[in-house]
Amino acid sequence: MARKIAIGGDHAGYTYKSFLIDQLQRNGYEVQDFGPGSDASVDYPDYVHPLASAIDNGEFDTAILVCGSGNGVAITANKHPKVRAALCWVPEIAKLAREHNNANVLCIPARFVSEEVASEMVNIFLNTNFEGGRHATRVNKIPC
Ligand SMILES: O=C(CO)[C@H](O)[C@H](O)[C@H](O)COP(=O)(O)O
Repeated sequence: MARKIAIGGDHAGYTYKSFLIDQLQRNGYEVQDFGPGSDASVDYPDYVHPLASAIDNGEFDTAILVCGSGNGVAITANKHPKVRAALCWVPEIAKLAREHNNANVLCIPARFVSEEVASEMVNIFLNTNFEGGRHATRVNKIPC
């Protein structure tokens, strides 16, 4: 069965979201696009909350969010209890977000990274396991 993944963002991330959907589907993922459907200006919370709620209710275990700086989607997504959204701008940070933080949402700053870096970060994020151990102790203390 194909691995499911959710993707969303805002107008500033629309172009990157589009090519990342193609990349994910070519790699055998079943992708649900939470929008937006164009690069017309929108408010990112309107698209992030439905995606993050789908993680909260167990519909998805992994997601990608793309906006201009990555901050808006990350701040919004992390309001949800089951979300651990990581803002990543270089591949090593995407790797550590999985290894050390067990991040389940990759937030990409489309206006600050190349398409190549975004593509590499997605591949690394989806193919890196959480290390557990001391990191699990810390991650388990995150919920307030
Ligand atoms: O929340 C953000 C800034 O940290 C996102 O990057 C948005 O994409 C950005 O604010 C959109 O800016 P715009 O001038 O309305 O295109």
